Amino acid sequence: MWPSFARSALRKYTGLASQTLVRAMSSSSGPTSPYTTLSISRPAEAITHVELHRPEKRNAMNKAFWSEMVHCFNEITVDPECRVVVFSAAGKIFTAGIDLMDMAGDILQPEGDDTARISWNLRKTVTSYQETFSVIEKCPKPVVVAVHGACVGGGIDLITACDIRLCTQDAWFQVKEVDIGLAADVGTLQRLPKVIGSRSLVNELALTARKMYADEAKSSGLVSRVFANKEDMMAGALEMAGEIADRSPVAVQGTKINLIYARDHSVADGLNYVATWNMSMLQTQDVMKSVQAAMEKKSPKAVTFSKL
Ligand SMILES: CC/C=C\C=C\CC(=O)SCCNC(=O)CCNC(=O)[C@H](O)C(C)(C)COP(=O)(O)OP(=O)(O)OC[C@H]1O[C@@H](n2cnc3c(N)ncnc32)[C@H](O)[C@@H]1OP(=O)(O)O
Repeated sequence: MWPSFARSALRKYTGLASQTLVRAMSSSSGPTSPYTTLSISRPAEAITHVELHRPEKRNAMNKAFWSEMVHCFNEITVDPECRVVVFSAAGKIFTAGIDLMDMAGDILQPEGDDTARISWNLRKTVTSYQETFSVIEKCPKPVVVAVHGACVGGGIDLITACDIRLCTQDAWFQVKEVDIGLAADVGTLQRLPKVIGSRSLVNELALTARKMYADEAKSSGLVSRVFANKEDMMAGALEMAGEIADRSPVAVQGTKINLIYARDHSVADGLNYVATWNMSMLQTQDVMKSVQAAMEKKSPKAVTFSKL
């Protein structure tokens, strides 16, 4: 049975019977065409659910995955019906990271006639894999990621590109790359230090590949909430996504873009950027609508915002 807050959230956002949505949010039967590793659904208005879907291989990231993610998030970026994304995984765990069988050729036997060409091709491979997770950050719609079980290697690259991280009590996280002889190169070493306050802890995790469990993930700031089980977590993720989806998409998307800009620049540069941003965006009708609703003590849900 779903907790009462989840049932009320589900009713609130869709008006449908909660059981219908429970089914929509739980693991789907398989990947959604044209994808072979991702299942895409719309559990509630304005919310897109992206689910990793290779459970029999523990959602290991094969060649198809690396390109499907880029296609998927580019679609979401331009989809006016989507205001927020919930990202989760089917099966026993979140992900086992890179597919060690499928990817070995690209990495261990790169093509090229000489050292320069081999190196150049390898560089292109790494930068294209980087894009697989950078598209999450470039997408202006906030992404709430919900992790259960193991989140290994490439999984850390993925979740650190997301905006809000949730996990279950049984979740564990592992920056595994040193164990397979490489320096992580698709985002973890760049983003994890911006997520976790302690540089020492980041260094420890990345240099030793030790597992970090849910409680430490919460206390270190890697995740903002821990749930007893996956069902509760998905309900919590959907409720949070609904809160975001209720608000002005101009405000929400501008907030994501400016938070990421501020993370990567000085305070002065960030202030300059947001001033230029808002010299246009403050002119949106959404400000007047939102202020009026607030004055009338109505919830943002009561306001109809134009699509963006
Ligand atoms: C340019 C480079 C870009 C990115 C680089 C990223 C680096 C990394 O991601 S490093 C991390 C690599 N991953 C691993 O080392 C994890 C390996 N897997 C495991 O340790 C375990 O599978 C587990 C995650 C702890 C889960 O254990 P369990 O639930 O007991 O499942 P298994 O029985 O081990 O596996 C079931 C099934 O899945 C296959 N599989 C699991 N992990 C991978 C993987 N990483 N690659 C390919 N296949 C994987 C496993 O072989 C089993 O398949 P069967 O066909 O059933 O034998």
